[in-house]
Amino acid sequence: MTRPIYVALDTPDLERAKAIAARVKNHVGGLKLGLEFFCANGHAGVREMAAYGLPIFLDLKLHDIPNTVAKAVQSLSPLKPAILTIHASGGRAMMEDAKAAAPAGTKVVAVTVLTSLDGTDLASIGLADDPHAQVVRLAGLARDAGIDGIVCSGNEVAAARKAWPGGFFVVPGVRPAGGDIGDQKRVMTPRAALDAGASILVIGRPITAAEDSDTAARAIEATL
Ligand SMILES: O=C(O)c1cc(=O)[nH]c(=O)n1[C@@H]1O[C@H](COP(=O)(O)O)[C@@H](O)[C@H]1O
Repeated sequence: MTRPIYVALDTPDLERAKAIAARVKNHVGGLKLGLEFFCANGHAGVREMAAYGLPIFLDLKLHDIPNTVAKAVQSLSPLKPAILTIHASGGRAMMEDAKAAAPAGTKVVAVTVLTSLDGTDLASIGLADDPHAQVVRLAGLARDAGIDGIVCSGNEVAAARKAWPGGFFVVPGVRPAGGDIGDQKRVMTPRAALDAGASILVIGRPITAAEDSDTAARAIEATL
């Protein structure tokens, strides 16, 4: 079976990212490289991580006018990431143009409501809907834009999948039972998130901040 865990290698330190990848590579389905890694290591760093032979999830959460996002996606195309993130709140035209610019084989997925936000945070930026309603709204927009899927928390994935049965659903904000939630606000256990309909799980600190990342990844895998 395809392993559902993508480990988030959130570090600017290429050697540290490589060390963790080497430890966990037999227990994860892919490597997620985000802004922290990419700003420090760029294309060359991504190529080094691709050498582990696992799919690369390039999580740059692009969010700008359609032309700028499409050109940025073109600039990333030589890396042929398996998955690339944009922000759904950039709007339908931005999502359409990002997909059109992406290489064949790259899944373009849109972040809906960050898992670090709750209803109070949405109200503070002028969004009256709660996270659940906002995720379902943006899932419909992403589906209509013709991209591949969305990023949402485990709390919304069942409703989003109902609205978009063929979508690809990325779920971060994943914590083993009793795990430290840190800056996340909408969290779920790995097992519950898969049961709710997640296609893949993004897990960072529960693995990367553990004393032994290999043991932590195995323990999480055993719950699935
Ligand atoms: O797009 C993402 O991956 C993402 C979206 C979101 O809403 N929340 C979220 O936490 N993420 C990413 O998922 C990872 C979560 O890391 P941990 O909280 O350490 O498990 C980080 O790399 C975040 O950038």
